[in-house]
Formats: sequence, C-alpha cells, structure tokens
Amino acid sequence: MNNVFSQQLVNLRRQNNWSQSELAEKLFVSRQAISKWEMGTSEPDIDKLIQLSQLFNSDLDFLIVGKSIHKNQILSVNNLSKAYEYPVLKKINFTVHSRERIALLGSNGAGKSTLINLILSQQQPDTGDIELKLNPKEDLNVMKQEDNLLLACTVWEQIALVSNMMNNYSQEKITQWLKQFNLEKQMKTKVNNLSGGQKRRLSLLLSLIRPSKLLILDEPTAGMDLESIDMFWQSLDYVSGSVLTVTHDFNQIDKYFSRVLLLKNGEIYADSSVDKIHSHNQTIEQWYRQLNKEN
Ligand SMILES: Nc1ncnc2c1ncn2[C@@H]1O[C@H](COP(=O)(O)OP(=O)(O)OP(=O)(O)O)[C@@H](O)[C@H]1O
Repeated sequence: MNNVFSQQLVNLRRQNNWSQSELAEKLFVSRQAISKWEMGTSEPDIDKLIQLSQLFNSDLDFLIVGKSIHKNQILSVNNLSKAYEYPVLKKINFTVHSRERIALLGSNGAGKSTLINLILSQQQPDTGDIELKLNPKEDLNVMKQEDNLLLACTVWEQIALVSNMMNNYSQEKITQWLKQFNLEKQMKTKVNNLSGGQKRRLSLLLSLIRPSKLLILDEPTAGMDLESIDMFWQSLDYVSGSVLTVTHDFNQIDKYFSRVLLLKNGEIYADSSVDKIHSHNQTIEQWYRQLNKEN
C-alpha cells in the first residue's frame, strides 16, 4: 500500500491506547499480523481496512493516505462580534474540521482569549453565533489550569481518581499514560511538589482520559522551559480529536500543527494550512511576522 498507512496505523493505535495485541484481538488477527502491517511488510485486506476505520472512527482515506477528503465540520463560528470599551472581535467566521491541529495566533490584546471564552460559552457574543456540531458534555475537552489539580494527592492518585470518574480506570492504562507523558518517575510525588511544566503535562494527561472530538487550550505552555515545551507538544500525538490552541510557540507550530489562524484588527486576518506556508519556504514565525506588521 504505502508507508503513510503503516504510520497512520501506529498513530491511531497509540491514540486509542491499544497495544498491538489488543488491536489484534479486536480484529481477530494475530499480533504478528498487526506488527507486519505497521512495518509495511504486509497489508490488510479490504474487510480488515474497513474494520480498522470503524474501530478508529476514521475515514478510510484518512487511514490510507493520511488525509480526509470529506472533512467533518465540528465547530462553526459565524459573524461573531464582541466589544468591551471598544470592539475586540468584529464578524469572526471560521470552521473547525475533524482532526485539525489549529494554532490561534495574534498579538497581546488581539482577542484570542475572548474568542476562546465565547466558544466555551463562558461569555456571550454581541452578535453572531457558535455552532458546536458535537455534544459539549461528551466531546469537548478544555485543558484545565493547574489550580484544578488536587495538590494533596500523588500523581497516581490524581489520575486514578479522574479515570474512575470517567469509568476508564485500569492500572495498565495509567502506567502507559505516565510513560507517554514522561511522568513515570513522579507517580508517587505529591501534585503540589511537581514543577510547573510537570503540572501542565499532568493537566493535559487528565484532559485526555476522556477522549474528545475537540480539545481547546489557551497558552498551555506559558512559563515552561524549552525542553518542557517540546515534551508538551509531543504529547499531542496522543490526542485523537481536533485541537484549537492559543500559543506563541512558533517552532512547535511548524512541527505539530496543520493550520494557523491569525487574529488581527478584530478579524481573522489570515487562515492558512501549515503545509501551504511551508511550500512558500516560510516558517510559521516568518509568516506571522510578515503579516502582523502589515497595516
Ligand atoms: N472582561 C473584560 N472587560 C473589559 N475588557 C476586556 C475584558 N476581557 C478582555 N478585555 C479586553 O479585550 C482585549 C482582548 O483581550 P484578550 O484577553 O482576549 O486578548 P488576548 O489576545 O488573549 O491577549 P494576550 O495574548 O495578552 O493574552 C484586551 O484589550 C482586553 O483588555
């Protein structure tokens, strides 16, 4: 087939936290068969491909060629405006599709947090509306800030508590999450004693215990050192749904994001795929600097 399929299979399996054996069991094939598909030395037949796309809740084209030809809209922002002492957002329009990784960019005071708060219904718009084509209770995740962590618990206890609440408790899964988020050594540490970057990684881990269709983050890496920032965004590989985040981590956007929205003068001043910007031999930072200095 192609090695995009092999890579997609590895990614989707990991996003679902399944081992090769677990996936093999669900498909009634041997673990060795999964291993060969992932190495690209053999291919599944069409029945198994269809079963895989159903198991991963993914389109066949996304599974095989890494792109969805028919994208599902999950959020639509229509003519949204908001003013405080002056207009902050003026007729904002954009849509979010399944499996997009979107970075929302803009200078300080451009209105990024206001836009996120409106999407989360934490504030009301003056005009316009937001159509969430998902169930906000089940399919929308927001990464909670540190103060929602239970400081007196150990890391393990905190994760166990949340996964119990979500009916998703399993010792093996917790061990796997700790490994993925590089918190294995801290499993017995009190949450209160974690560093700022470790607390954010724990917050992201907790927000992923319940898989969602859309994850919203507002400057999740603020104040982290470079190594922690890298580690944080790498963890996004384990997020299966779409991500909309406010961030100023330009180097990571090049690596981990598919689309950028630039908020400027109260409008979506630019909306581009990361691939398109790269095809013009620009990094996201160069693109941002160039557009942001235009009047
Ligand atoms: N509740 C409020 N009352 C009055 N003005 C507000 C309120 N919330 C935000 N603003 C103003 O709206 C503008 C946009 O603020 P917002 O926090 O959305 O910007 P931002 O793009 O997230 O900025 P930053 O990058 O600095 O976090 C700012 O000028 C801010 O002072």
